[in-house]
Amino acid sequence: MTTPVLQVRNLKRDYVSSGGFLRPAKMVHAVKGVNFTLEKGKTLAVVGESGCGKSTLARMITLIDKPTSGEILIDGIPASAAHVTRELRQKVQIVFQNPYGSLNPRQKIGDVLAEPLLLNTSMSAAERRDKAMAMLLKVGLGAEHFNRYPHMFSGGQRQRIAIARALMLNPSFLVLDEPVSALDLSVQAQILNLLKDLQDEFGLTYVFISHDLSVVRYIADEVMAMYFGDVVEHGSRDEVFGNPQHAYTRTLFAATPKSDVESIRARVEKKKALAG
Ligand SMILES: Nc1ncnc2c1ncn2[C@@H]1O[C@H](COP(=O)(O)OP(=O)(O)OP(=O)(O)O)[C@@H](O)[C@H]1O
Repeated sequence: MTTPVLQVRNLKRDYVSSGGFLRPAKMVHAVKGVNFTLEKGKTLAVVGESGCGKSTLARMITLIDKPTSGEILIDGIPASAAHVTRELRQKVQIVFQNPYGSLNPRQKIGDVLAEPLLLNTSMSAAERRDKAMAMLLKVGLGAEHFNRYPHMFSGGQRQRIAIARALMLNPSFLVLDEPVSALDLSVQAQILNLLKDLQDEFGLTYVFISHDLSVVRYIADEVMAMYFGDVVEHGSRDEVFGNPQHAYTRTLFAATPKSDVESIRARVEKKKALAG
């Protein structure tokens, strides 16, 4: 049996929120003991309302934030504070909703893509350039974009750049934190399509954080619903959408008309037909 890409065991994160005038500081249990295992090539969607702990979970599994307790294993390697090596960090990449903030406005896109190779590998300048160019083309941008600056791109193109940058060091998994929420609907479909194609080609594993259930239904293999820091439902997409068990999930899903799901599927199919 192959080792799962990601194993999360009883993961918890507490915050002490700062108090204010006549308001005492209080403890927030943002993530209350999450367990899951994710196999290579699969997409786990994490859904839930604002404040349920999705981003906190994302920050912990991308090793940005330390858990209060619990265990994370990446490719079977424990990622406890003492063991977070550079190699382990490279296995995990994150793509945010708005990548503009993380792109240096004075850096050309070719350099943005080559930088992780410069910092983490012994590749020559020519090898770095070739790999950056190949990735640029892989995410659907053109060679003419290589020497352009971030402000010269649309939101969808910037998200393609963020995805390309995240893939430069061949990560084990990508956390996609609301990656299409800020985009127009037709551009959303293109980016979802790209993510699926890249997953098929490279066997990528995704943790896809979203509050948009139509998107989740399109992209996910498994769905995990969070509610006030707890996992209240976890199963295959068809199980969870077809027969939600928890009252919260039933309410959440009832608020998403099926037409939304159908329309996103139709948009993706149309793009594919035009492209092919
Ligand atoms: N740095 C922090 N300090 C104190 N409390 C925090 C901190 N980060 C998150 N929280 C609290 O933890 C809880 C979970 O927040 P989190 O951002 O993970 O939720 P979320 O589901 O990602 O919400 P959103 O979709 O709005 O980002 C919230 O009550 C939030 O106020």
